Amino acid sequence: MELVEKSRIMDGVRVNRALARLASEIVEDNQGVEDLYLIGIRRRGVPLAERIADKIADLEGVRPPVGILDITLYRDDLSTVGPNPVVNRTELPLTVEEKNIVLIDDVLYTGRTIRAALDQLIDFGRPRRVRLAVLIDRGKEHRELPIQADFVGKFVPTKKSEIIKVMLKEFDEEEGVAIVERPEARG
Ligand SMILES: O=P(O)(O)OC[C@H]1O[C@H](OP(=O)(O)OP(=O)(O)O)[C@H](O)[C@@H]1O
Ligand SMILES: O=c1cc[nH]c(=O)[nH]1
Repeated sequence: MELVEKSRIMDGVRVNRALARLASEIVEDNQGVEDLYLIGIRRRGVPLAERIADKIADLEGVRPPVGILDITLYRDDLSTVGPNPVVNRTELPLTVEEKNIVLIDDVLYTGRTIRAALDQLIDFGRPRRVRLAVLIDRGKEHRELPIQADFVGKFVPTKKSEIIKVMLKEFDEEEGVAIVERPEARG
């Protein structure tokens, strides 16, 4: 499917600034770094979690641990994904028990990815609490589940015909965030 870029809403500098603000908000909410545990959702949530952890280390002198969730097997549309879904590793370097978890992802849209992440997380134990940080929140009207973000890099009201494309140097040739549109949706 060919996607047409409509507008560039963040460049690399803005992404970096938004992540710096998210790091500071997370530390403020947690009142420091004690028991803080950042967990990135594959794929793009992972480098975002690593970058936020680096920024928290700059602020507080202590880098919170970073874990990784691959929610593939917890998707509610798994039966339509195909016979051999690609599953990358979930890596949780320490227990989630009694931790203040912050789930981190690039985009919040319907909320179904976060529902899957919560289900998977709870299979590993009982965190003290779980917060959600996203780089882009596409708006509550798209939500299909009662899930909201606690920390938002940028709120971007969007139409259903649009897609938010987050580009990070770990996966893409450039850094930034764009609104793209399916050609058939134009007009
Ligand atoms: O709120 P939702 O409707 O669940 O949408 C948000 C999710 O969609 C994207 O992942 P996608 O499944 O497109 O895969 P990707 O991580 O490879 O981009 C994005 O990275 C979020 O994880
Ligand atoms: O617009 C969207 C919706 C879900 N996931 C994305 O990466 N972008």
